[in-house]
Amino acid sequence: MRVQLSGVHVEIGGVSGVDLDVEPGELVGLIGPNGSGKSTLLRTLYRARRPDAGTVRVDDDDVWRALSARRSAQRTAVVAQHSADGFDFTAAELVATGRTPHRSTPAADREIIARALARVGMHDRADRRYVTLSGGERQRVLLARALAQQGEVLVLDEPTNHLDIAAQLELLELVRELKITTLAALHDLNLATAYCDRLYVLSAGRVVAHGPPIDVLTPALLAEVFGVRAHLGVNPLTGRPNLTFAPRQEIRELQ
Ligand SMILES: Nc1ncnc2c1ncn2[C@@H]1O[C@H](COP(=O)(O)OP(=O)(O)OP(=O)(O)O)[C@@H](O)[C@H]1O
Repeated sequence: MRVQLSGVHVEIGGVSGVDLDVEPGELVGLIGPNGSGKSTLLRTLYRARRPDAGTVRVDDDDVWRALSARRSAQRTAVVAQHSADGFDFTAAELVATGRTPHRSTPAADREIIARALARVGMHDRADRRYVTLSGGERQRVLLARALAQQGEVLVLDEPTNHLDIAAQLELLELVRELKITTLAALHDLNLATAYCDRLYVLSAGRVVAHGPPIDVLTPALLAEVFGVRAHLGVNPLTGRPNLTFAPRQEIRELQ
């Protein structure tokens, strides 16, 4: 399914005139400083925040004008920040909430929930209370809930938060393998470069650059948007582009 945002404006959230596309099967990263509007923009796509102007389309249907909340949830699953805090569910019960938009048999649901938990390596903790899980385990359960929702569009808001480095790489590998149309807000620019097909850069609610990571994440853009000095090199382990950073006031000229 294709995602198309055009002229999206959200007053509270500061998002202004955003045009953004995600082609079917693409993994697109949304990057930008804290408070630049990433979560707000994602919320318009998973039908949690109605834009004040502009349109949000999934597979050519206007999410806010043509789809009910249920139809939208059948198409678009989300892993949002802190979205399950405060619920006293087991891991399996939480994943089961991903089945809410669907009408299937309890046996079919159980099978889908078990598969989703297995996919994220949490099948052995299905009966653990969510609140007793570590931050990384919680994040995996939230991804399992999104998988159980069986949407064709996936929205991820900082999915690697709380994950150790191995788990961060595993999660993004898994997301890539899913080949679902995905829009993900990411803070780690090297992970974004390594895993995303394309990036959109938000600054103060506006898109200031978009395209393949290597074309977008130039030292000049990083200085302008994040106020850091960046060096674009090569990861010696993978041969991929790799960014290293220094605060602007700590610049040391290398000989
Ligand atoms: N409900 C709200 N009421 C008031 N201000 C809000 C509300 N929601 C968002 N904002 C403001 O809108 C701006 C954008 O917030 P948003 O959470 O979208 O940014 P973000 O890029 O996701 O940030 P971060 O990287 O810190 O998660 C921020 O200044 C935030 O304080």
